[in-house]
Amino acid sequence: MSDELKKGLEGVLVAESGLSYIDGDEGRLVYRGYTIEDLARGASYEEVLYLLWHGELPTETELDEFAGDMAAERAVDDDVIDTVRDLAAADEVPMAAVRTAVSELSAFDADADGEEPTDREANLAKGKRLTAKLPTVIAAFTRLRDGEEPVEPREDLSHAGNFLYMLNGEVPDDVMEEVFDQALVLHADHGLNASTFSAMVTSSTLADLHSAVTSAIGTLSGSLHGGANQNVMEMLKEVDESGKDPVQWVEDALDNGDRVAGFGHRVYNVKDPRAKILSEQSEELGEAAGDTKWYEMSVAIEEYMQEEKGLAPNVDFYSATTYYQMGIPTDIYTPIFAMSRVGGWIAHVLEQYEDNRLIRPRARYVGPKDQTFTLIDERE
Ligand SMILES: CC(=O)SCCNC(=O)CCNC(=O)[C@H](O)C(C)(C)COP(=O)(O)OP(=O)(O)OC[C@H]1O[C@@H](n2cnc3c(N)ncnc32)[C@H](O)[C@@H]1OP(=O)(O)O
Ligand SMILES: O=C([O-])CC(=O)C(=O)O
Repeated sequence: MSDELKKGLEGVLVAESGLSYIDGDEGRLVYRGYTIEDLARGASYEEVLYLLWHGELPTETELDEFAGDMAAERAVDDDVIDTVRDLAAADEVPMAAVRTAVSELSAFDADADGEEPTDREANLAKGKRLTAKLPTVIAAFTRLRDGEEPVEPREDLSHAGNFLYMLNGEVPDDVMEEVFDQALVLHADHGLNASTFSAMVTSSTLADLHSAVTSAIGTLSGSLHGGANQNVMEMLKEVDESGKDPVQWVEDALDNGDRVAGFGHRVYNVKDPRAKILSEQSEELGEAAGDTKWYEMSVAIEEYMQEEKGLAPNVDFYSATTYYQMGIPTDIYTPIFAMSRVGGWIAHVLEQYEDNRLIRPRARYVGPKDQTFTLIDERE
């Protein structure tokens, strides 16, 4: 047994996975052998899900069946919508509302009571339902807390297109649908990131898929992980409102000891390849709207952070302005991350069940070992 301490499990190998490969020095990301650039350009989110869960790209017939099955599962039981309604009325934060609703979804899942939590076929069925229903929950919550009724899902739209439709009540144009679909592809998987690892730890106890996904949602919500995309946009809005030069604003924040959301990464030492693609999207959306203010502000901050701190943007930095320019409310950026990453969580849980071993590391004990116990009425 090694006594070497690896805080934050940095660099520690704990599993073998065939899902995603990351080269942090080259800025390279690959899902099952395909580069993120090729997938973002050529594959839909549904295709990427199929790839992650089944190990190979689908044929057209396989994709039609897979995407059709998922689209048929978009509706959410009225009881869950009632919960979402109550959470919206109580002004619950979106990630907490999503976590609660996803946990409740298991009560209405035909396969959730199975005796065998590791059953691959049952988990694929549950996975499709969870992935199909998550956007419905997020869109319903967003509309309800804004005083509007939920919009029923449509089966004839893509996963990305249907979400934007349920959010806005209008079928999105092709550009918006494509940009959003690409964002879903980019966020779908990323090795043993904290939320994925959380899902793996939960499933390693032979807990069920809904429990694993619920754990992962909680883990994604933090500001060091998925929560950063919302913080990026809030920071940019603050910079804008301050009237200060963005570089000066960031310099002041760093002098204050603050972290700049959207920069740094545990694995990448260079610019995240997804940030490159999203920065192009952000720029193009700005140009199309005739206002590149957000993009320019982001570039100025990126250049400063790189030069002064040697820190490059991660996936959250440019997704923020991409979503903002699509008119998506800032506080649902992290739920949208969950809506994509759920595909990766499920894929890793399937892998974990295939070759399970309970995940249970150790801590070095640094407390006392020989205390003398006294009864409560004798304690001072
Ligand atoms: C989808 C995702 O989860 S991507 C990450 C999203 N999170 C964020 O964007 C939040 C901001 N970023 C961070 O806090 C970090 O970069 C993390 C948590 C992502 C990675 O952190 P770690 O691998 O643990 O690196 P660590 O925290 O040790 O940072 C190394 C050094 O860089 C500094 N640093 C890292 N990120 C930042 C940042 N965003 N702003 C300012 N300084 C930073 C740290 O202060 C530290 O400096 P020090 O050695 O002088 O103390
Ligand atoms: O991999 C990580 O540590 C963070 C993450 O989820 C991502 O970058 O997509």
